[in-house]
Amino acid sequence: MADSSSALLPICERISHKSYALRAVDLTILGLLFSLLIYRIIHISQNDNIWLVAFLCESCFSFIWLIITCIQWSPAEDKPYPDRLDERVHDLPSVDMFVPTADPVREPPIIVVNTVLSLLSMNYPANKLACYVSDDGCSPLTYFSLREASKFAMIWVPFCKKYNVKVRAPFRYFLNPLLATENSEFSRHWKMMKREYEKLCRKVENATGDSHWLGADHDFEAFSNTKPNDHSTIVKVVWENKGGVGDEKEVPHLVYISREKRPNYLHHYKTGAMNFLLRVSGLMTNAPYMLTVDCDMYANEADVVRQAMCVFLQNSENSNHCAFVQFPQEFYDSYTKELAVVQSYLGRGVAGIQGPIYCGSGCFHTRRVMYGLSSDDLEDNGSLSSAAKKELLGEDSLVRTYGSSKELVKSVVDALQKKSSNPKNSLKNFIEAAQEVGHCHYEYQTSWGNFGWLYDSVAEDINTSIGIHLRGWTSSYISPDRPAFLGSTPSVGLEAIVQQRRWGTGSIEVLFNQQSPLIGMFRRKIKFRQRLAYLWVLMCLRSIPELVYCLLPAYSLLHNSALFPKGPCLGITVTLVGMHCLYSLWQYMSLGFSVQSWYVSQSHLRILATCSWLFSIQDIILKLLGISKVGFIIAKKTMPETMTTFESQPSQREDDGKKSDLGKFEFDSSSHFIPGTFVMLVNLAALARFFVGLQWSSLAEACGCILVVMLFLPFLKGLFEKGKYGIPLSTLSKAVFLTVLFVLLSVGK
Ligand SMILES: O=c1ccn([C@@H]2O[C@H](COP(=O)(O)OP(=O)(O)O[C@H]3O[C@H](CO)[C@@H](O)[C@H](O)[C@H]3O)[C@@H](O)[C@H]2O)c(=O)[nH]1
Ligand SMILES: [Mn+2]
Repeated sequence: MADSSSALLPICERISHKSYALRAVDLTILGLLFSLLIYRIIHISQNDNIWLVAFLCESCFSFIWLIITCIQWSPAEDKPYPDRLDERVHDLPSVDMFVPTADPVREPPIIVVNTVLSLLSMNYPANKLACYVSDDGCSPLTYFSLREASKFAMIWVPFCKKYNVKVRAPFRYFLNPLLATENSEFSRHWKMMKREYEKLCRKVENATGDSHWLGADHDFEAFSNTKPNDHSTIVKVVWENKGGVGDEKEVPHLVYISREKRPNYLHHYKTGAMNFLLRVSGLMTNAPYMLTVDCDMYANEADVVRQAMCVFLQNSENSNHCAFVQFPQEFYDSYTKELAVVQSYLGRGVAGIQGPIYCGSGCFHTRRVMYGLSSDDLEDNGSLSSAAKKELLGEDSLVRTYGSSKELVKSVVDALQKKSSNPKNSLKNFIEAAQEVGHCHYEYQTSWGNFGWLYDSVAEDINTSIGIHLRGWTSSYISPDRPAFLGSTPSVGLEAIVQQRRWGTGSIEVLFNQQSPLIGMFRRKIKFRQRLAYLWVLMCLRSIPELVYCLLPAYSLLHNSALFPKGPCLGITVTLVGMHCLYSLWQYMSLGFSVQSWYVSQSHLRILATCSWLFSIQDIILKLLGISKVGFIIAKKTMPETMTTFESQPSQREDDGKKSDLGKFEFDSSSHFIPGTFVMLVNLAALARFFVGLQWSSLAEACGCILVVMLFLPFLKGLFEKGKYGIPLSTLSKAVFLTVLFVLLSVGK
């Protein structure tokens, strides 16, 4: 009885988070913004330039809020039921898992090893999984670590499966002590595993910095005389799952690849690596679905592949056009929480339109879509339409599009036609073909980069995502209570600023290339609101109005002119600020974050706007002028020695950041910190003048200055701190110079 009814239950459901109350709040804020603009227009003749500048800035803010309101209008997400999967689907599809890494120093191999182990031990038939690691660092140490990891996997994977371990990244698993109550067989086993894991760590550590073992082992020959930016393709099958019996058959394939690099060739950073992964995996296993994770993003949930398959398999029944399934990006070492809030509100909002934006990691893609298919290339039953067959499968067109490798072309045809092309051929037989598709000229005169992962932006994720939605596909957002993937991210200070600068630059690049959401209004199959959602990437352009707006209250105090409305109409500004604060505070608290983390995030967002995204604009201008190119600076990854439990309880999420010392702001002498220091000093100068003159009519503007000082508090602290926590003298002197100039200009008029 239970069986027959559960057979009818869906394996995945769409959940709507529509809320009329939130819509009302969004609209009220929008209304207040428009009233302010109207007030400014009516009174423009009585006021001077500052009025006009404020009007322009507030127009930008209103436009951004309009976009936010559109995005948040009908939030939704998908809820999978992986427990029902086995009853409904007897032959689960294969999944290829991609892990790109690029630098053994900034991305310590033991972190990569943990990510790989968490993937190899996934709760999914081992013969249906294959893990490919792409190494842009061409590091023998990374290869060595993977080889050792594959040996450890022979005991780790069966252990995880036997005891149904939830977190399968050993570093994370062993942070929790063994409970005294646990049965003796398990605890014997546990202790043995811990010892073996520590041995693995020691081996990797000992190999770091000591290259003796290199010469001794024949297996490392390929790495001799190589440089990260100058070497031939290396493809190594670290472990091949040949079925068989016992524990060995429990460990999926593991393949190490490093594409050819030559100094004067454009290699497209991570995007190039992803396309190489796409080709090699196509040759070797050609799974219809692919998981991509950054090298530091371990799977925190053993069922994650099954969760994603619920969406794909459910959707294929309804002939729905889901191209990818994105899980939220969550971090074990993040001090600031804005990303979590953005994903929960804006992320779910976009998910309710055409589907979430691909964010580079924690995402399952469909191979056919990555090969460039459009949603209307398919018949209702999922097979290629005859027009598409004619267009895509002609021999000439195949070679022009996918390149000259015959094996690859054959695998692409199989993938497009949904044929499983996995003959019982050993992976090793494909090494030569894999090397061929790794040549740095392989993509020359092909369409790689116009499909697959798209080139011409360092934010390859947003870029690729737009490409997919433009071709009419939808996507799906799953955010289980227990974070599916957890990674490392720089939180505050220089590392975070540099990372955000790259994101900002990449997002603007997206607007300037072929896939731009701004062009082709009626030609493309993207929904209008989805297009608007992509305009949210303009967020980094808001750095200019934000910077200006942070200076306006100070200017008005120094220059003795009004910035805010007078009389009862000041109520518009006060209500607007108050309502926006309470609304965002509520968003943080509803996710279990504290008032303090709300405040830190608000401050961090303003600092990012002025110290990071401002430089993104500079990068773009230099790129457009042909003066410099945009590069990909890899974020530094850390693996904490001790961590508090990261469970699904929101209140426990909070502990994670607080216990560490990550919140302290670090400075250096780069120009990133000049704007922030300048804003701080200007506002302090204006407040000093206010308190000396004490003109009560400017009280609102003085409050504005105090608000800015509170938001830039790390800079105020930085004035008094020493060492890396203090603002360096060179930065300070430049900012002082600018401040003096600003004060003279404001007072002088
Ligand atoms: O030349 C490169 C540079 C980077 N990577 C890899 O790309 C991943 C992401 O790099 P990271 O430095 O961690 O960047 P983040 O800013 O943390 O990454 C976010 O932003 C990127 C776009 O800027 C996305 O690609 C990522 O998926 C997303 O998590 C890592 O696994 C790197 O090893 C390469 O493979 N080759
Ligand atoms: Mn990262």
